[in-house]
Amino acid sequence: MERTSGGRGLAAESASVEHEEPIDLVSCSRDVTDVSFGAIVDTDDEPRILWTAPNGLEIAGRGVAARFTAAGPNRFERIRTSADRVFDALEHDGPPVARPRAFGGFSFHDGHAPNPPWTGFDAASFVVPRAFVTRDDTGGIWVTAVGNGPDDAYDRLDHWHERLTSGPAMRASGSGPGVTSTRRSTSPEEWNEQIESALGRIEDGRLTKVVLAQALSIDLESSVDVPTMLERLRRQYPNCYRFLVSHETGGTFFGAPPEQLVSKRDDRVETEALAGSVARGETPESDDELATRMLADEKLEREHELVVEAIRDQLEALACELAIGDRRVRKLNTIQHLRTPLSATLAGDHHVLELVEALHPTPAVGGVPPTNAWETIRQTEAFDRGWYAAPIGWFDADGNGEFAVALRSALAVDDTVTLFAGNGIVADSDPAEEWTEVQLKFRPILDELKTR
Ligand SMILES: C=C(O[C@@H]1C=C(C(=O)O)C=C[C@H]1O)C(=O)O
Repeated sequence: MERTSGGRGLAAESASVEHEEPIDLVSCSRDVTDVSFGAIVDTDDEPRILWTAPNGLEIAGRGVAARFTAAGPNRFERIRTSADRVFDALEHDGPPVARPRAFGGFSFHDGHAPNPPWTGFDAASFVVPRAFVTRDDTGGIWVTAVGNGPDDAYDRLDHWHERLTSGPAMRASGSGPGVTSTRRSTSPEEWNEQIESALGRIEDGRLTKVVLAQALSIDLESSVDVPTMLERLRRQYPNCYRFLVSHETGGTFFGAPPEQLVSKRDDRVETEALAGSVARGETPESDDELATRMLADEKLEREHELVVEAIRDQLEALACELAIGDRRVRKLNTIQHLRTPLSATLAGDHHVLELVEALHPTPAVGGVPPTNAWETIRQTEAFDRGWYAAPIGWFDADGNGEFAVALRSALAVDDTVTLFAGNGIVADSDPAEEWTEVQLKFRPILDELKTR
């Protein structure tokens, strides 16, 4: 597998695992009828995580029972090794759905270092929260606490059970904090130059596709309440993932991505190619017309098929059976995409992080060939991708898990939120059209930041 992304060697190879002694953790769960998901993530004095998948699994947690961090190209494997040690010694008293999982993500580039604005965001970082709430796809809800030994675990469970069931349920209320000023990483003129330069590389054969992105920094009238905003995004983007990751130091990374990187349960793997975009139409007729045109567009088909082929090639190496579904249109509130589902049965025993490593970055966010695309991205973009467009999600003791691609995402630090969005560039791409599509991808979060 080719692994020579951004600035290899810039960040020292390292891995660390942190937990309070003794290492043997115990977790216990209690079912509840109603609970405030917001109450567990309503203050930022401790690390917080929030994860909602379109299939219904929803988890919000805080605190650190164990933390795994790693840097460098081998960070996927290092995280797995550190986590295995902790999970092997963990005992869970409760239903499997409420079991402890490790939540977190990876940087886009291998050479990432946690410099501002990405302070606190290592090249790979996962936490097993001290306390969390789980809602499954049938609506069952559990509170789980993780302690150092059974007494500590049950004390923590009593505390959180009491605290979470006595508060009001979270409402998707209010409006955005209001925008005072905005700054772009890339002006329209700079964007045109970047795209022309990428098209030059495509013409001379160094590249077939590259995804170039921009950042948009927004100063707010007041700080943003991210959990409440994610609750509002649930209404606007019900079929998207929603996530939040924050550390003690640094900002809060959050988003509502439409794209699954991979889900793995035992030997079953699901993923998708999501690439190729057009706007939504003003009327149902113009909307359908745009979708029909997108399905028939040869440039978009090429751009999309590169993603399908790359995913297929990576999965084939690990699977005994692979199915590629039909290409369809995926409609979101502000944009529509081409989507092809892929599923596979694994040939052997593989951890979900092996799949994440194999797939990231797909050409939906990187390019073809991967090394030249990585290099082009690093040489071209005027901002640090950090965790944007990288794997975000969870894994468990059995190596099962689910990851989204951290798109339609933003990093909140104090009263500033930086949004990220990009688009695939292939031969014949038009800089002005690409600019317009990128602006549509800022909209999910941008719309929520404005007061209405
Ligand atoms: C890069 C982004 O989106 C990706 C690129 C797409 C495209 O080039 O058409 C479409 C969906 C995503 O895979 C983004 O949202 O920032």
